[in-house]
Amino acid sequence: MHWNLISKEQTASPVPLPTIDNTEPCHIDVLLRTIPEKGLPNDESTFKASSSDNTVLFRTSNGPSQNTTGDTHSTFQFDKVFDANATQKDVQDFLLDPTINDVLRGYNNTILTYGPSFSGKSYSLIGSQDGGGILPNICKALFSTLEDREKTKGNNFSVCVLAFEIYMEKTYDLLVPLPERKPLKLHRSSSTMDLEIKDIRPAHVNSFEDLKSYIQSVQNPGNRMGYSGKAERSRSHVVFQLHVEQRNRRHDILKNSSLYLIDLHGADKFDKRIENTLSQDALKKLNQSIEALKNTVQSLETKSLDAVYSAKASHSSTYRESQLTEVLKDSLGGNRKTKVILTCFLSNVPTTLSTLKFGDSIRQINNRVMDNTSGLNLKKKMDLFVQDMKIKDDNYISQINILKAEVDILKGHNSESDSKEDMATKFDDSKKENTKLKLQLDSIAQLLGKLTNEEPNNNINDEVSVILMKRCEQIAQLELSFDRQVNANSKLEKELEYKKSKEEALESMNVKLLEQIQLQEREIQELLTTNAILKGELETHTKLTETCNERIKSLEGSVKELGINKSATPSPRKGSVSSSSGNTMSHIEEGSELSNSPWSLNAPSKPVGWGVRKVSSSSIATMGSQESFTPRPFKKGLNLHSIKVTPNTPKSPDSGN
Ligand SMILES: Nc1ncnc2c1ncn2[C@@H]1O[C@H](COP(=O)(O)OP(=O)(O)OP(=O)(O)O)[C@@H](O)[C@H]1O
Repeated sequence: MHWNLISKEQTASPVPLPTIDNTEPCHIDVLLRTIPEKGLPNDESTFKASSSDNTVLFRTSNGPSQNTTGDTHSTFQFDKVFDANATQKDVQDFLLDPTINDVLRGYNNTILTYGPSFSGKSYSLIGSQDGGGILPNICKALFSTLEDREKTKGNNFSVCVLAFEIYMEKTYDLLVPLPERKPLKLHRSSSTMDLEIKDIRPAHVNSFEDLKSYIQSVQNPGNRMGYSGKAERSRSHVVFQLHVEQRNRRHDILKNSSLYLIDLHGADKFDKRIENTLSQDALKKLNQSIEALKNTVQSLETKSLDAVYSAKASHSSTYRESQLTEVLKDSLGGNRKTKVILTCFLSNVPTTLSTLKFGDSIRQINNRVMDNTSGLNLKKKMDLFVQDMKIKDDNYISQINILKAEVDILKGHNSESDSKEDMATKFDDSKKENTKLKLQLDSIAQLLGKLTNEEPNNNINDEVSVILMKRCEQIAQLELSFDRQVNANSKLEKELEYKKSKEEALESMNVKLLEQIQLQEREIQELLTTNAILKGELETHTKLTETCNERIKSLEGSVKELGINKSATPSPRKGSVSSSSGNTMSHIEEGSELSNSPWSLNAPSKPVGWGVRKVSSSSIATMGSQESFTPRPFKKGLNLHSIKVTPNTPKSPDSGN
């Protein structure tokens, strides 16, 4: 049996609707939870976690940036930071409600833990059989809300659970008893790209009580492959999935969403010194999944989102490195709202730093999410489609308005660039002044030369040198301002060129957007026309059905009437009534072939006329006996005129009146 991890729409539509991209970007939320460390004072010398501004300050002598004291530091920003004093309740208060609301609105959600071994991943997510982690509490709250909505909003729901673990690059069904567990095959459907796990056994649950035993089988570490003892680190990744389907008949709405809770094993490497019972090959396989996860996150962080999430093309080799990354594909860059809980003990600098860096990278990834809502029937589907198109249209229009405003601003800038001409005139003026001054300087120099030749030590010489000095200063200043103006001019020219190219790009984008809008408007128009045609056809069919029903009723009435008349008739004379039939109704039913009548719901295209309905001669004889029992000429077929007409007897369509 195959199980699709992403639930699909159940009702197939005969008319395929055009596809539109309804996805919206949504970044991965990262939460940090530090573990309380017994006996270790939190001196905050290396890491300082602040739950007020959700940051972790990292101080070291080899850090990437330096402050004035020579100390180096860097800051990691997360969506939420819980310090070591935070309780399970604090973490769950933050996570549970938004996640449940998202699931109920039709969004797929994932909660994932990441951190070194023994840092509290399972404690936070799965909890233990004695106390609650996120898993049991979120399931409980989800069921209570679903039951509440069933009562208040009439939402029918069905929930399905499956749980599996990934151990040494193999996937095992956690809901199958340990001795019977066999590796399962993962593959992606070639058409939808949904992940499928061959032979996994999902279980349908109606209440939280039903779910409890499955939760316990996940919470029990002894129920896992590679479990080596209570004090040992986990060796497998656990994936717990709830698939929720909600149907609202009142509004003809179907919502399919899922919640994945994924508890990874430690992010630190398994090595021979500690895991001395395992072979090198086994250690390699154990380490493969976390390595692959780190690589995937790194490559997704650097790639642009659109390149990553483009339908089939998105199934890049990045995800194929390990079974874990295959399973996480939709949670990293796909249609899931993902929250990552980082856990670490701040006293261990290398593991904490690597965890923080992982958190920083994964936080850069943008998923593309959509609410998985569809209509229960074609009309509702079309309505939802038109609604979506309208929203998209509005978005395009506001985008166009923004672009238009930007173009106007740029145009304003262009008119400002008129000052460029002013600058050019100024530039020419200063050039002219410059030449004038140069001429003056030359004449002064000539005069000075003359004077020097005539009277070398004359006082005039000093005065002239002063004037000359002043002129020189003026020239230098002018040259300086000239250079400045030239620079400013070239800057302005470059700016103008850049703005012009931007304007052109904006204009072409504008044209494209307008084309898209026109196309969508045409599509909406076509859909509305189809809708109207369908409605018209539906009405015609409804009228036809009503007419048929009326005809059938009246026929039944007349048939009954005939029956009553027959029973009221004195016992027929021997020989005049067929001994084989004796029942008028059965003759008419046999002969008249109501199912082929023009009023039948399954009426053939060529209606059968009244005159061709067959009835046995014996029944006619019976009818005759109800009247005056005057012998009538035998006619082949049922002559309803020969039947005593009662108010309920239908009139033949070709009888005219
Ligand atoms: N915040 C906490 N408060 C109290 N105890 C904690 C906390 N976090 C973890 N622990 C305890 O620390 C121990 C290790 O926690 P846990 O098993 O959850 O670690 P883990 O990260 O899941 O380890 P592994 O990688 O091996 O699966 C457990 O005994 C758990 O009860």
